[in-house]
Amino acid sequence: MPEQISKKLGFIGAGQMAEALARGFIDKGVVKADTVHCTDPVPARREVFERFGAKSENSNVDVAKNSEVIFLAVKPQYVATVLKEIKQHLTDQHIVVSIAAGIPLAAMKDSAGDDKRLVRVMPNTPCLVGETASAMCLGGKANDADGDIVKTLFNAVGTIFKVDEKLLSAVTGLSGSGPAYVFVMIEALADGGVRAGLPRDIAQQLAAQTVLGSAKMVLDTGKHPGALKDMVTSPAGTTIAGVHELERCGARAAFINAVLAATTRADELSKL
Ligand SMILES: NC(=O)C1=CN([C@@H]2O[C@H](COP(=O)(O)OP(=O)(O)OC[C@H]3O[C@@H](n4cnc5c(N)ncnc54)[C@H](OP(=O)(O)O)[C@@H]3O)[C@@H](O)[C@H]2O)C=CC1
Ligand SMILES: O=C(O)[C@@H]1CCC=N1
Repeated sequence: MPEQISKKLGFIGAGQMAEALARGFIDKGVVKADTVHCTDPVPARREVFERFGAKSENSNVDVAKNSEVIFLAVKPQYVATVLKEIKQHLTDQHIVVSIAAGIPLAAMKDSAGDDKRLVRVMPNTPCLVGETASAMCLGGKANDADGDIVKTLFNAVGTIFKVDEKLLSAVTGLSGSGPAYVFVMIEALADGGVRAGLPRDIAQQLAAQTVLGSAKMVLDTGKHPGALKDMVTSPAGTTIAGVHELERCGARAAFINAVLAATTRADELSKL
């Protein structure tokens, strides 16, 4: 059973990532549903939160007034506006956690004032199933105890690393956006299975379970992925024929380029 935190959580923006976080925290028991508050201009999004027991508020200011840890879960270009809107209602008790890609702590400080406890986190959607890979950094007047609260929340739904802020765009390019690359890969593997004659549902389950099991082997054994690949690859066998085709198509370069493209885009978002 994870440690519980007694802080009220607020979500400004109740979109996809806010939902994954809120549901993940509640499902893991780290917070109670009725201590979670949200706002969103879209009624359907507020209703999603209400259905799992959270409270929706009429304004961003009301979320600030009713919560102690405030997640800014709006698109990056709205972070400054939202911070200016709630600034007067932020006390020295509030921890403001931005999950927006690309928006630096310095920009948050400009909008919220330099006396605020600010945190940046780059989460990813698998927090919904307790398997996030996230990273965080502290800014403004945030202290180690604030960092511990954020760590407690995220460790309940996976793993969180503390990094220098300058690495957060790279984290965004790898693990923030990464689930999408893996979903594309699972879909493509399943397509391959279907092309080879498997029924779609079996192909999809085999593909997903293969990714899950392989990831678990990397984490549990601590072995280099190349060594684990070699264990699958019999001389003149089937696997090396498949690996050869991946190399011929530039699959490695494609993954590296995907991470770099998303990292570059995260840096661009800071300049919008
Ligand atoms: N999705 C992901 O996997 C990840 C996302 N993030 C970050 O999370 C943030 C949200 O992303 P995501 O959940 O995908 O986006 P969504 O568009 O799903 O959610 C954002 C929500 O905020 C609402 N919103 C817009 N303006 C305001 C406002 N002024 N006050 C309150 N709510 C507002 C939006 O409404 P409307 O649609 O009307 O604009 C929308 O419902 C982004 O900054 C992104 O960089 C970080 C890591 C992973
Ligand atoms: O696509 C995006 O911009 C967000 C940030 C990381 C994942 N999703």
